[in-house]
Amino acid sequence: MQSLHTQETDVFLADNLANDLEQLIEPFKNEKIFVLTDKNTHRHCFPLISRIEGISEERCIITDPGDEYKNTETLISVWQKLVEGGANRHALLINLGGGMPCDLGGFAAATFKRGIAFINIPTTLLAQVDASVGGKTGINFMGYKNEIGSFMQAKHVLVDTTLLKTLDQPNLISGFAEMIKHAYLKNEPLLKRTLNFDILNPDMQELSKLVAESIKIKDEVVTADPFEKNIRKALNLGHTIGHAFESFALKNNQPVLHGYAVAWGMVAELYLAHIKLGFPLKMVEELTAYTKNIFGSFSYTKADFDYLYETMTHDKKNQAGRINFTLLKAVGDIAINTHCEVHEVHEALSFYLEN
Ligand SMILES: NC(=O)c1ccc[n+]([C@@H]2O[C@H](COP(=O)([O-])OP(=O)(O)OC[C@H]3O[C@@H](n4cnc5c(N)ncnc54)[C@H](O)[C@@H]3O)[C@@H](O)[C@H]2O)c1
Ligand SMILES: O=C(O)C(=O)C[C@@H](O)[C@H](O)[C@H](O)COP(=O)(O)O
Ligand SMILES: [Zn+2]
Repeated sequence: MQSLHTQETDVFLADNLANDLEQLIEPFKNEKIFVLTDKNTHRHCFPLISRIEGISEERCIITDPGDEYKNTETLISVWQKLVEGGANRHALLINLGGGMPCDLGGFAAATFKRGIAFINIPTTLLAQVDASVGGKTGINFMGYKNEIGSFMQAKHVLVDTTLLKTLDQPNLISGFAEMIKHAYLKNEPLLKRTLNFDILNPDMQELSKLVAESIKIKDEVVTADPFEKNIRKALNLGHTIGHAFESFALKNNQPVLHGYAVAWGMVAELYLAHIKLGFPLKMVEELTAYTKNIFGSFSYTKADFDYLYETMTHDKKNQAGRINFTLLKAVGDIAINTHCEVHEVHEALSFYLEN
């Protein structure tokens, strides 16, 4: 397996998932090992690791799939299974799934007996390039995204892009949104390559290369600022408005995939970047057309602006009663902590609606 190891994260690209995992769990051979999956990843992915010594069906913790279940009830059920299974402080939790099991399992591990080790094996594109890396763990609460959580680094992250074979197209596209976000943070050549990549008919070899580059971008930022005091806020591009869209959709019992919300949020936020910082309008229009084509459109009306804005007042980047955005002056030229007034946010929401 190839290591992308840096100071903060310990990410490996798998050559052979079962063999590589066997090596990584060697130090836990005398401890109890639990595997957290959702129902889909239990069916599609667990069989690939089920025969490894120390891993057993009886120590599987299986949740319902989807972000609606990244909540307190599911979290309690994970803690319960750990207690019932006799987990002690030296137990290991393997999160085998997308961002939902990685976030939830990471938080369960961070809090169980004040912290047990966990390994992430991300099974969605989104989790491979983003959610499994960097130590943000948590759950949604009272309608707000990741309202409860902690920073706790996985012991290791083991990425195997062959796991994506069973992933459906909407979830593949969803993960691609975070790769587009990373490309906007990096530079124009990568952005061009990413937007030109045919995610609807993906060449998996080429995608694997882009995945490795995308992980490195996230890893560099996290290593520079693991606790999001500063530059890590860059990784939140598209999320202030994107999370508000996600919460709004969840409230209306019509949940949307996280990456879709981020893509729509990036359109509105890059428009904000245009009016605040002179980000080129032509590039905002390009992303608008691209997003409409790949992700479709998010629907709301002017009557929803107050709800959306109120949700943004819960964003974790806010300080001193001000909503702070991560915006761009140009591709790769990042402006964190950019305060925007309510009328500017409304203008961005209107731009999205009208385009
Ligand atoms: N911690 C972070 O840094 C971070 C970063 C980005 C996103 N997130 C969070 O991640 C979550 C979204 O993650 P996600 O998009 O991976 O969602 P997810 O984990 O809900 O997975 C999406 C769907 O794909 C299914 N699935 C997963 N792997 C599969 C496979 N290999 N084959 C077939 N089906 C499979 C799942 O069962 C689920 O139905 C959100 O909660 C978001 O807030 C966290
Ligand atoms: O790792 C980070 O930092 C990110 O912001 C990555 C985001 O893609 C991710 O959605 C994260 O969960 C958002 O966190 P939050 O702090 O805005 O809830
Ligand atoms: Zn995200």
